[in-house]
Amino acid sequence: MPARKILCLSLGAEGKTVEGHLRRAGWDVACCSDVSAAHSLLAQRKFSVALVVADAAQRLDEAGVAALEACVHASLKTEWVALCEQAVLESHVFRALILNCFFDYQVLPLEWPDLDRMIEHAAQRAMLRHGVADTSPEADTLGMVGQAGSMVQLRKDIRKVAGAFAPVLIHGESGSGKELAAHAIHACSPRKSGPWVEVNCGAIAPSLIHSELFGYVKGAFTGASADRRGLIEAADGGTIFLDEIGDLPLELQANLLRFLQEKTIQRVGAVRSTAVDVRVVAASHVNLAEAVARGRFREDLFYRLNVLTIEVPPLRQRMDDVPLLAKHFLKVCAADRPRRVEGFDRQALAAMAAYSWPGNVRELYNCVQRAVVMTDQRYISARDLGLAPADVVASTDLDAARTLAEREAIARALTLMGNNVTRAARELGVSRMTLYRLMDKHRISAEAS
Ligand SMILES: Nc1ncnc2c1ncn2[C@@H]1O[C@H](COP(=O)(O)OP(=O)(O)OP(=O)(O)O)[C@@H](O)[C@H]1O
Repeated sequence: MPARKILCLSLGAEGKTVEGHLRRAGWDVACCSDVSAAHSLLAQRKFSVALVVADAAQRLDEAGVAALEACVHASLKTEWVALCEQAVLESHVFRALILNCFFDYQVLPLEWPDLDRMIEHAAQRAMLRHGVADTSPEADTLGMVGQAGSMVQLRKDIRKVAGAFAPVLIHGESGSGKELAAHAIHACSPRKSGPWVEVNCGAIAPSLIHSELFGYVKGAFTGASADRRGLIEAADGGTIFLDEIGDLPLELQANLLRFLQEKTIQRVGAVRSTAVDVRVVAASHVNLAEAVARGRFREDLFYRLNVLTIEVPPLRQRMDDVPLLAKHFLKVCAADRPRRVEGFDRQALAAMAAYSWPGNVRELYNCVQRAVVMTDQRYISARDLGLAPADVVASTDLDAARTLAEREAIARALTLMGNNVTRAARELGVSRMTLYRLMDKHRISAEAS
């Protein structure tokens, strides 16, 4: 979860890649590239885990190792782990430090699930030994910012499904937070210390996806020079997240169904099956029931997956959360900027409230990220956000503001629903007759909204 804090001391070039992975895996990562910076970070904040990434490019000399040892001894509540190249381990002082003071280490290159498992164990151990649990307010929100009723319900649903083994199917528009919800399910589940493996089914070439998911044995095809486990096996003991499952080729859907029914997989070219203990969480932004109707998705797989379902609401249906999310993203994006950005000006807040966010939370995040870079002011403006100031409600007259917001909402709903009045009315939560009346009032026609 984003709220769990890890310190990453990166000695060499590998650190950036590792840092990126840790962030994607939901860790709140504080990075530094020298021991004294690590020392001051440890003095300021509590970390359950500290990871030293050491490749041969930047070896610590004896004094450096001694400084690192002092750092380890000064951080009693932190479990230390290392990720290092074999060459680094040739230094006997470094080796001794790892043996005497570190909880675990891995040798580069490694597979992400191995790193995830090591860090997860270290975090668990920190909690057992020192009681360093995450006590930040975000721990309660499962790392999902939002106080709208639908978000409160979503978090309740996540906690309920987390304890079960059946697959979970997450629906929601692109950018609404499906992946975040999927990770929250894993992090709340009894499998949380097992691996978390993400697969975007739409991003892997159809020719590769079979061997990527199921692995292969040596000689299975040209280029298969050694046995290789697939992503499902890599998730053994944990959770696999199959994003955009609607993009999975039909022939592979049959293999996936077999895996769900029998809990075994067969590597490409293998004679025998291997038992695996993996929970499946899948997501789709396309309506899978419609895909079944169009013959694009297997009905039997759909029913197998559709046991526990979670709906992540689009951002336009929880507009009260927009300022909260914007503030949260501002904090994240502005953290390492030299210049202080205090917040959003009134027009920016009004522009965000009037916009319908077709790209959902991701779009809001991107807007704030852009604004933090572009702004020259202490307060972000609508223009910094890339939202047209002309759209902004400048009036302080509440009635005028309401009328303008109503007109905006109707026009956007019609645009989003391709000028289909019935669907736009459903989207707005009013009857078709009411929408016709409102369109009349605002002089909006379905053709030219
Ligand atoms: N409630 C939330 N609180 C904080 N951040 C959020 C929230 N919802 C989404 N985000 C952030 O918004 C971005 C998009 O979310 P995510 O990747 O989970 O969406 P998605 O529905 O899986 O998108 P896609 O369909 O494109 O895969 C991420 O950076 C995520 O961390």
